[in-house]
Amino acid sequence: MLSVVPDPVVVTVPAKVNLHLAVGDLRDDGYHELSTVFQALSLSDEVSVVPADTLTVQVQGEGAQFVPTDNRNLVWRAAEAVADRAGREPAVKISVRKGIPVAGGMAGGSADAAATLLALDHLWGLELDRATLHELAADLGSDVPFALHGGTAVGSGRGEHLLPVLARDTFHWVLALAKGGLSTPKVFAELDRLRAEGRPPRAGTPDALMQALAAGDAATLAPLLVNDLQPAALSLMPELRRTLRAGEAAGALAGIVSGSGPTCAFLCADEQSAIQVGAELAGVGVCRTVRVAAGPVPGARLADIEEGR
Ligand SMILES: C[C@](O)(CO)[C@H](O)COP(=O)(O)OP(=O)(O)OC[C@H]1O[C@@H](n2ccc(N)nc2=O)[C@H](O)[C@@H]1O
Ligand SMILES: Nc1ncnc2c1ncn2[C@@H]1O[C@H](COP(=O)(O)OP(=O)(O)OP(=O)(O)O)[C@@H](O)[C@H]1O
Repeated sequence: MLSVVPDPVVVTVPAKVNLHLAVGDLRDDGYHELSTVFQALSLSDEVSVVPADTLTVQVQGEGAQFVPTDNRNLVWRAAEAVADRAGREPAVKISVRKGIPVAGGMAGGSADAAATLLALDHLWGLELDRATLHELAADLGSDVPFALHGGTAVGSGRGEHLLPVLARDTFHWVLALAKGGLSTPKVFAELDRLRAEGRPPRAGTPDALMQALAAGDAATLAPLLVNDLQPAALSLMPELRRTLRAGEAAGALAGIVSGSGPTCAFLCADEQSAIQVGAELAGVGVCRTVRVAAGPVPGARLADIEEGR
């Protein structure tokens, strides 16, 4: 008898950068109140799911050796959450191809969790509505709802309440990937420590930044990029100061630590400039590797298998 191997469901999902990240005080639940503007970038992971006897996870690509393949992986927890909602066993093999740097402040694990929600919804024909997917996403992590959403959005609460933002045209970025990673909770804790000493300033409101986004004006946007976590990331990884200086010296309009870091994101005037800045930055040895990316791009979406492979 012929056994038919089903086609995998494949979802691609973008990385994010926080254009504005204002961190409020520590809440009783251990999270900080945030006011942030996310943008999804053209650096992506791919998650494939296929029916199997039991739940397994495999990871390949950029930094795969640092990613757990058991229930510490967010995709494992995402699969359990969808299966639980559907009243079935999470009997699937999940394959993750990483393009987003691991522990890089670009929400790679969150992206994979969002992709898994969408892939299993499709594989199992659940047709969960957006609100249900969003609720499952928020339970998995603060950045997971945005990975589903994509584009450019304002996030509040611990980052999970989203409102879309109008962004005209495409912005061009260079990403400097660092040699190591930074743990998100450690960076938040370092900010609390620095604040207890009374040092770092706090970001204001993102009103002017949203106007620059709506106008599609990179030169106006550049000086408005702000990240309250940057002093904490720099305190834990002082060498990032050199990376930031090198990107600006190479011709970027502005550089910022992405989220909890250590990836540094440089906004450039146009695509040509991004390619030049990327090439120059790669040559000066201040980071592990360099990527050129554009944003905004859509959130997690089913790959077009006919055309894509
Ligand atoms: C830094 C950002 O990437 C900015 O978008 C996010 O705030 C981090 O989101 P994430 O990685 O999805 O974080 P979660 O998995 O929800 O939380 C991990 C840990 O980060 C800290 N955390 C996270 C989000 C938040 N608003 N306040 C926090 O203090 C907490 O210690 C929490 O236990
Ligand atoms: N699917 C996954 N991909 C990457 N890391 C994962 C995944 N699942 C769990 N992890 C663990 O989570 C840690 C943080 O990884 P991740 O790449 O999500 O960091 P990040 O991009 O800094 O996150 P964020 O920007 O959301 O704070 C890793 O060190 C890894 O051990």
